[in-house]
Amino acid sequence: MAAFVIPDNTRVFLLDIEGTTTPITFVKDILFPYIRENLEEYLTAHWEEDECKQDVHLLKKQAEEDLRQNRACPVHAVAQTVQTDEEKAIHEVVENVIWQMAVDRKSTALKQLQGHMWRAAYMTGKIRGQVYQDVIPAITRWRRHGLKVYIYSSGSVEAQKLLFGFSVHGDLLDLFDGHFDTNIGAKVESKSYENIAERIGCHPEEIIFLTDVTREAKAAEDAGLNVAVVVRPGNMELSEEEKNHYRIITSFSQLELSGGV
Ligand SMILES: CSCCC(=O)C(=O)COP(=O)(O)O
Ligand SMILES: [Mg+2]
Repeated sequence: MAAFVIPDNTRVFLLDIEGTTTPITFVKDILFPYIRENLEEYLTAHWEEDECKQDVHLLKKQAEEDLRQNRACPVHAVAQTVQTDEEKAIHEVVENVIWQMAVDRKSTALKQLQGHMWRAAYMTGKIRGQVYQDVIPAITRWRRHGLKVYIYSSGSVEAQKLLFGFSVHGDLLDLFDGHFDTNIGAKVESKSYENIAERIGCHPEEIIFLTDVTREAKAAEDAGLNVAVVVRPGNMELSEEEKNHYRIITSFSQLELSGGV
């Protein structure tokens, strides 16, 4: 495995989750099916609670935006929730969420609801977060050398903290200096990475971003970050052009700090 020496001026690692720290199969085969299987029951049980009301409100706002943008989806359904009886309203939210998940939307509204739903599953031990075996030793080494480590995922900050806080390796939250989600901006937009650099208090070129998605890598690169694209089993195939353009790693252990560390 070829080593890649990260630039000398690097102060921060910014890490994607799905396909980077964590197998895509964990998200697709465990986390997402949990939502589909428990959605109606969850909404019925929590419908009158403030947190659930806020989640539904956010979904409704997203649906209205989708309508304005002419995105094909059952959005009119959520927009009617206030006037309809509870059962119908719940059914409409279910339809909207299932549609968003079918097209793998990364909307903040969807991700917020998912994070709230996973809470019980993690806390009861029904689900435990999966992390590739090379991740913990690498982050431990980086931190020992004074580098900061942040997460940037489309999953809500709450969902991120559940995944790492209730992982198969125990509570890993101490590995991270902070978390970002789509509240800072979409991962495919450059501005989001500028916002993150500003929030952390460093220059974009002092950050190295690790992700499996080349659209995210491009957005980060356009903002001035250094990037490495992570290839893991089951990740999307890269084109020859992408393979030539990006630094590719298959394990965090390939990332060396300058001075051969
Ligand atoms: C961390 S929550 C579960 C993953 C998820 O919902 C998601 O959308 C992952 O996106 P990522 O940006 O980490 O690829
Ligand atoms: Mg990813």
